[in-house]
Amino acid sequence: MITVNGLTGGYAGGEVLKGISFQVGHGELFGILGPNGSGKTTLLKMISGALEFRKGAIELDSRPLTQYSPKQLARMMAVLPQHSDQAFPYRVKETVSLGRYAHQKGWFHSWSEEDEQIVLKVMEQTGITHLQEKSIVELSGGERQRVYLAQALAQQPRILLLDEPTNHLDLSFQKELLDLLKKWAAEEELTVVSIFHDLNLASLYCDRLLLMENGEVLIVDTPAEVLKEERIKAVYKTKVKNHPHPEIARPQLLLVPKSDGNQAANFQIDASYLDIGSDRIALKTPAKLRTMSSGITGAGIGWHNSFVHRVVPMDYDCSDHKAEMAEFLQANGFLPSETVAMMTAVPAESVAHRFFKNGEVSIFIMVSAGNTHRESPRNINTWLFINGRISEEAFIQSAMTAAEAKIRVIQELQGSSTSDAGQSAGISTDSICIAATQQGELIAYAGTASPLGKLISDGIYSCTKQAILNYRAGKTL
Ligand SMILES: Nc1ncnc2c1ncn2[C@@H]1O[C@H](COP(=O)(O)OP(=O)(O)OP(=O)(O)O)[C@@H](O)[C@H]1O
Repeated sequence: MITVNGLTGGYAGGEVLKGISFQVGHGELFGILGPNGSGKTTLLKMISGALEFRKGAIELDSRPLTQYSPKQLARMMAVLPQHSDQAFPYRVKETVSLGRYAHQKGWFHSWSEEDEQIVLKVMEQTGITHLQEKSIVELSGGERQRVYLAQALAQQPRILLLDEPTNHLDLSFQKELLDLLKKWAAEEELTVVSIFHDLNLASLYCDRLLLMENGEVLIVDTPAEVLKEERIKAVYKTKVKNHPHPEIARPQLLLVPKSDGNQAANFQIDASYLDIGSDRIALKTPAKLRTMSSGITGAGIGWHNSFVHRVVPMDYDCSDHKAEMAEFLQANGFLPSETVAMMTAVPAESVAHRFFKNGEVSIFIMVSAGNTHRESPRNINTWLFINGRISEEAFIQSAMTAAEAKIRVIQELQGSSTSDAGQSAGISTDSICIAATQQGELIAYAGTASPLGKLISDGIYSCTKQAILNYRAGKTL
């Protein structure tokens, strides 16, 4: 356990740390964050005993740091500093072996089998076994970083202090190094205290984070608590957006560049953008729209500038419809990565589409209904284009509002249908795409009571009804 209490001190030029207090538990992976010059390295130097402090206390396992001899400290703690390019021209294996120094007893300690095994093991764990005979000056920055980590691990410390350990490492070694540290922390109760500049890596791997600002602790808490958009924006003076990692429950912060190259003069999506052919209906937009869809391509949340409603024969049958759709798109001049695409078996001319406007708010809707031999459609595809900047809530509310309106139509038409329309609620294979231009003032809500929601509700109702009636008319021809 590391306990830091009221730590104050710095260099001859003045105080850098001002009353820092926190604790780190056994086996914890603890991250230190903060802007350049906030005092992170100074703090790490004081914990390692390399820099004296003026006031306060540091305890390791309830014993003051100052009571440990250098050798005791070296057995307990290893440090991986921010390395400069200076390096002694030792071979890799020799450099790693230096980590065993703290465990040698007396002047004439001979190299033991245990020392050898530990050095071989840590070289393997850090992926440098194949480099062992090379001189360290011949290595790349990332390779050298791994050698120094191996040296620190060879020390078999109980506490590992790291200053930006992933500096110089490529993506896969960043992950491997942090996976390894996490494993050692969990399995061997290694306590890891590490400085990070990459907030997202810190979020992914650390149990808790300490955020520093001007030599003080701003907050010590879990990544989800520390990495709040507003806090990071205030401390780093940079706009970020918080986005949850898609696979694990950790926040990730995304930078927002001043310009993303997706600018286009204000435009309004309406029927003039539609391009209706016999085998598809397409719509291309002047800039990418933010989309939420269940299309065959472009599913989920993304940014797309092509929208394709492909008309396939009734007997269309394909074992890999995603791959086949991608081929179709490419053959027809659409980039699959930029396209939301859906499929339908109704003739292109039977889709219903219309532009709706209410004051400042406008939307364009297209609905197809069909894909079955029955009288009632079993597949309803909906495109909803919103000319405006909408919030995350409004995206979800738009989908809810659209679904409610669609069900209203289906229930209403059940009464007028001569067959078992009740079976065909048009839900299971339906697709929806909600696309917003994300231009103009923010529209926060799209529930049925909001102006946008009302427009969506009325628009989806009338287009869905029209599409189903078109479909029925086609069937009776
Ligand atoms: N050896 C030194 N002598 C005098 N002042 C120093 C020394 N090292 C650092 N400082 C000063 O102490 C302050 C904190 O520096 P420190 O290196 O701890 O910050 P940091 O948060 O690690 O920064 P970075 O993110 O840039 O690595 C800075 O203003 C720096 O100029």
